[in-house]
Amino acid sequence: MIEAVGLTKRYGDKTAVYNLSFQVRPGAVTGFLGPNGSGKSTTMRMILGLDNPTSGQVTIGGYPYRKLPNAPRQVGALLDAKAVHGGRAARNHLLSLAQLSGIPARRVDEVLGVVGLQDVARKRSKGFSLGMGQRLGIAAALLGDPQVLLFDEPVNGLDPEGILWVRNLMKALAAEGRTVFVSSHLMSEMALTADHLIVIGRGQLLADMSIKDFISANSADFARVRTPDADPQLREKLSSALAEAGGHVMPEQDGALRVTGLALPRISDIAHDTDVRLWELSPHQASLEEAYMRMTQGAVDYRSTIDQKSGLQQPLPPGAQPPMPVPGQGQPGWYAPPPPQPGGQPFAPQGAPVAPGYPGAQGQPPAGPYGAPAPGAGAPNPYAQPAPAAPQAPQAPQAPQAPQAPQAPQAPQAPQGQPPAAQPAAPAAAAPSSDLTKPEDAR
Ligand SMILES: Nc1ncnc2c1ncn2[C@@H]1O[C@H](COP(=O)(O)OP(=O)(O)OP(=O)(O)O)[C@@H](O)[C@H]1O
Repeated sequence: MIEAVGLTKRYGDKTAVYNLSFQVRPGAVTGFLGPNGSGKSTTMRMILGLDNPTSGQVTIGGYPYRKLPNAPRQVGALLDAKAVHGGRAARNHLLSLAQLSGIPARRVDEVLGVVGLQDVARKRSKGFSLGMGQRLGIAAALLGDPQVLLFDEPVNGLDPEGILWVRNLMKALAAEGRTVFVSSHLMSEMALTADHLIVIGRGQLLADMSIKDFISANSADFARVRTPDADPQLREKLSSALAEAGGHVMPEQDGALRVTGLALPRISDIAHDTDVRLWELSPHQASLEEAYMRMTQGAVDYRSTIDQKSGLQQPLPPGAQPPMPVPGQGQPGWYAPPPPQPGGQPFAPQGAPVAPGYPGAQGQPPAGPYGAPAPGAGAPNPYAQPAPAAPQAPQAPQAPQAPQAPQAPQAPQAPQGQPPAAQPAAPAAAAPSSDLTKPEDAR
């Protein structure tokens, strides 16, 4: 198990991680999520003893990494797949890591096979594609058959087959009782891979819960309602009636309506009473991506100037059509509706009644910035720092904001004693379902 207690890291006056406490348990894949610059890599580096915490501590199996007996055989990590000697053949790179940790050479060939690089094992890694480099990094992490594995963006650059392979690998490792901690920005992938989530924003813990609970806590279930395509007036009529009945109505890209605040039978009755035929009435749960976007809106540091969705969605003028999906990016920005208020109904209406036909999030009270108060709330917050250089899009009035507080006095920076490598000196390794080799001298 990995356990962080009050983990804080400052680089000069920059606080990268603040008062982070969490546990990563064996037997599950734990996803580590957060916007760019939120402190994920810094946290992983501290777990692996590559950075010293300014305060607090993080242990693996009760020991700080550097005091862990035979650490490379207990912990394997992929932090930066590019941190290899490009002039070395893939096999030689792994062999050198194996020799440092007393891992047998045959294990190198095993892991090369596990990651599918056996045919290029004798090629220099500087000629590797992004995905091949990633596979080599995963091989290095698996080398020592460790019980604890950390992967920072493991699917970066992998093709769909590679992504599926990584997903199955993570699950298999966890099913063997290992501790698997994995960061990724690919929400759809995380939703399929992880059992549990730890979410941070601006270095602070935002959530530590199962994926299911995370989605429920940060979004509401909704009904999808579709009226006959050829008659937009029916859609407008139904929208008005639903809004009058207390529903919250948002148009979807394809002309359907997304409705919260009303149970499905009630929607059906209203449609019947208003003489509107329905082509679809179906229950839906928000995706992990939608719930994540809602939760982290206030903790995003870097945002495009052309991102119109700094809040949940800019309301469109009456009659205007929502933007078309962007090829290759799917439908832009349909962030989840907010979760029901405590004690409310599953489809509890949020905020003021909605204008007929359109909507939006406009006028809704902000759900708590992150659904739940961050640990240490009330303590001085070191994040009252100048805004990043990246220009900000105009914020929607209701966009949740990260909790801010006056800047805490900065402690003097702790002396650093960091090893230069981006990966632990001798990453350990493991095969997913194997009966792994016992230590012997590498040849
Ligand atoms: N060595 C360092 N010196 C100064 N600042 C640093 C250093 N390492 C990280 N930071 C800062 O700490 C913050 C957290 O960075 P970190 O790389 O941990 O974020 P991240 O969540 O991994 O981001 P991403 O998703 O973009 O990889 C950032 O503001 C970053 O600029």
